[in-house]
Amino acid sequence: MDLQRAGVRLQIVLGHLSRPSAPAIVANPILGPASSASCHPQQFQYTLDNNVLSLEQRKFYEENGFLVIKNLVSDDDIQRFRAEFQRICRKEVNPPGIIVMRDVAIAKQDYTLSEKVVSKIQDFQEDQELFRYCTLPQILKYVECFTGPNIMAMHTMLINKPSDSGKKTSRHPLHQDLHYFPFRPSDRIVCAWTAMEHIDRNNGCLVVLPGTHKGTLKPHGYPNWEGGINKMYHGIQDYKKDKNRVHLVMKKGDTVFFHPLLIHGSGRNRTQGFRKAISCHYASSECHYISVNGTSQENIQSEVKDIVNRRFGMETNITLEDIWTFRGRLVKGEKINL
Ligand SMILES: CCCC(=O)SCCNC(=O)CCNC(=O)[C@H](O)C(C)(C)COP(=O)(O)OP(=O)(O)OC[C@H]1O[C@@H](n2cnc3c(N)ncnc32)[C@H](O)[C@@H]1OP(=O)(O)O
Ligand SMILES: Nc1ncnc2c1ncn2[C@@H]1O[C@H](COP(=O)(O)OP(=O)(O)OP(=O)(O)O)[C@@H](O)[C@H]1O
Ligand SMILES: O=C(O)CCC(=O)C(=O)O
Ligand SMILES: [Fe+2]
Ligand SMILES: [Mg+2]
Repeated sequence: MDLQRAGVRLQIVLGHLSRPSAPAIVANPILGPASSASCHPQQFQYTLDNNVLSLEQRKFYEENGFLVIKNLVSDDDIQRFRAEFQRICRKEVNPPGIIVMRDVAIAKQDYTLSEKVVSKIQDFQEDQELFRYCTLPQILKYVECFTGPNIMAMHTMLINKPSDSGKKTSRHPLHQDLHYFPFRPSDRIVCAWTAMEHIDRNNGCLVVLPGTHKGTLKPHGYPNWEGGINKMYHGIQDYKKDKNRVHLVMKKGDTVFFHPLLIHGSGRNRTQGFRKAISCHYASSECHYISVNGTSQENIQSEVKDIVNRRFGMETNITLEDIWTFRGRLVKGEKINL
């Protein structure tokens, strides 16, 4: 990546980090009451009042922690994201800050520049064409039901799940995305994940454990998988074959919105093709950063810091909050804390 430009940009961002510390949480229409028991009985915890979701959709998300909206992104837009992804893989464009990741099964092999060796790109917030996904009005309309009107795009990914080599490294272990995030409250964070083609169990669809968003953040670590595990693909540690797991079969353009505590993962890709999905994690700009020191998130914090230091070629004092400040972009409303 263009280290120099990314470095300059990071410096610019870090130069402006004179934010006041996170405010105390008080009653707030977006963040909810300070104590859920205090006010009138609150019917809904995970969704906000507006006219976008039907009562049935609202209840579904409240109960299950996810909601699939069919046919939300057009074929034309998906084609454009695909084309830009290919340009990034071929290094015809190189947006600052982007991470291009290969599957661990081929990480140490020689490779040519093509989409056939890339399993995921992350942090495409500086790529105008891909970032358009995060600003699509039909996506933001739904996002607002979970975050409220002040919306930050915090984390972006285009996942190109490769055909499994036989080592099962194309799987993504069951996890909660909140493990990666040093901001709260979790109910004002949501992921939008759009299928870029038909996705089912054959090519490794999303697998969700409905209702798990009502639980707490579990400790995560690397699963003991013989064939290898991708860098930072942490999983929950008390995995047992869960009878309640639901495989989300999705058509091209279908989009699932899900809570950051929802336990989810994806199976291996048994086809010869690459399974593509594009996603963005959004948060209310009223969320605040937390310190993860002394929590189960310390392990991912130190891995992220190691990678950043490696990229800059030196030890830095960069904090997790700085890294997230660097990634986040306001997409609607007003910038408040994040
Ligand atoms: C809601 C969020 C949920 C998530 O984000 S889950 C997944 C999070 N994933 C990430 O954040 C992406 C992490 N990946 C990365 O940062 C990079 O791809 C990574 C692993 C540092 C590789 O960076 P590159 O610039 O490609 O560096 P490189 O080719 O010189 O390799 C450096 C060392 O890393 C190894 N590597 C590359 N890809 C890997 C992989 N997929 N899994 C495990 N190890 C991998 C590579 O073998 C090399 O190791 P060594 O130093 O030679 O021993
Ligand atoms: N030890 C583990 N820890 C965490 N997650 C795991 C573990 N083993 C499997 N998983 C994950 O559980 C989810 C379901 O996997 P499972 O193998 O049961 O079904 P699948 O691979 O999606 O479909 P199929 O049954 O057709 O293989 C996937 O996300 C997989 O990555
Ligand atoms: O597309 C997938 O396989 C799921 C990826 C995922 O859950 C993640 O990267 O956090
Ligand atoms: Fe995830
Ligand atoms: Mg399986």
